[in-house]
Amino acid sequence: EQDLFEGTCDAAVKSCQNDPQNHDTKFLFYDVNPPEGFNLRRDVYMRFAVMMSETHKKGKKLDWRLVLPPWYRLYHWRSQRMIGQPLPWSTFFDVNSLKSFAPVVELNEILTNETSNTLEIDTVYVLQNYDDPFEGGIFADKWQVNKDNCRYDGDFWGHANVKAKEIVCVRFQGQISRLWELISLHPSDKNVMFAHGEIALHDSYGTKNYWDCRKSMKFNENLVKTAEYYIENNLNCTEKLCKSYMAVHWRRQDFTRSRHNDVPSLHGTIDQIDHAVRMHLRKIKKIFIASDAPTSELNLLIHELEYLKYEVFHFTPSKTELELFKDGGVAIIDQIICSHAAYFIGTHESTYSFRIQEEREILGFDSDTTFNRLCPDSGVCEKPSRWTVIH
Ligand SMILES: C[C@@H]1O[C@H](OP(=O)(O)OP(=O)(O)OC[C@H]2O[C@@H](n3cnc4c(=O)[nH]c(N)nc43)[C@H](O)[C@@H]2O)[C@@H](O)[C@H](O)[C@@H]1O
Repeated sequence: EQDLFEGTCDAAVKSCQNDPQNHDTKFLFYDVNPPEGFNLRRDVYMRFAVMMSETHKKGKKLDWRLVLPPWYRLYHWRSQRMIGQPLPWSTFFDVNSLKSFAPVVELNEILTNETSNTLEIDTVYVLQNYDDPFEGGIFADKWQVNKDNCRYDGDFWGHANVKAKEIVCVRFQGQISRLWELISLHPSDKNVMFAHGEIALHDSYGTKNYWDCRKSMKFNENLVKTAEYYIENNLNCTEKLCKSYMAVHWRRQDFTRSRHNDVPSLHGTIDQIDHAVRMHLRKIKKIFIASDAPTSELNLLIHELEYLKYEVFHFTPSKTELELFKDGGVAIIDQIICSHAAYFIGTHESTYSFRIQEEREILGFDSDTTFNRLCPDSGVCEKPSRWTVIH
């Protein structure tokens, strides 16, 4: 395998060859709180990838590789949640592009190298929140081993042949690079894992390195091609920045139940889409809707918008496309289509919308066309925070 890390490693250091078979190589695994969705998991990946890249850049810990945790039975993947197999990252991302930023490997790259096909993790650190994050009125970075009721609540990403030798629970609060302190508790460990990786915070949120990492998260080529084909043939655009359509991410399902104060009703949504077109996009008639709404609710929205003389588009995969791309890939195709639209309106505090906003920043759209949200019918509505790209 090509060593994409040549530039940051001392060539004399043998373990820098990014070779999973090298016996000096150590592996860092992680897992995320089981109910969390795909797009929060992407953010957790970035925390670990930035941590790895920054230590590599400093010429430290060159023998460590970050193992990409397979995607398995995500809560929101309705069509194959129960029957799903663990999926490698290459299903959704361009893994070579990820490797150009940080020393990552797929789990199956390691498993195929194990003769017994069983993998033993030396220590699984189960991260836990502190009961009171603001003890004494301040939020301080800290950690502490916790021996009470310690257990791992995950399933090793659906891989029955992965086992743990030791489980250690740790109350943890603060920046992710402090996980190296935990790793140094057992210096001879070769395979170390962090469960509940989402508890550790970004080292450098919003910095250039953060954005370099974000840019390296290119999607699988087939997903990109499918989205581009759809845009060209349905939305009449072959450019990077399309002028022909507006896109809306209409997050429903659990959001209409648990966040009903932040999201609009069906009629509130229609009014806001119509208002946005009248205000900003007078010549536009095409509207693309990305949504997790049940078909009946989505059809009502489409019907009502068509009544207002809009041409409404929604990506519906064929049976073959769904089998090939899975729910996760279809959701990415929707995101790509939203990323290229002349104007985007997202759903408040949905990480799915956040990832579209980042993509649009990377593509170079004017931020005014990106940081817009659907407001609740009450009209009480702050504009989304602007996380603008740093090149
Ligand atoms: C309240 C929280 O919300 C968080 O969701 P939120 O940030 O929107 O975003 P995600 O973490 O990605 O989870 C939502 C999932 O629902 C599907 N989904 C949502 N919108 C669309 C869409 O427009 N098109 C398609 N095809 N699929 C969509 C998709 O599988 C996506 O990963 C959850 O991660 C947490 O578990 C929790 O439920």
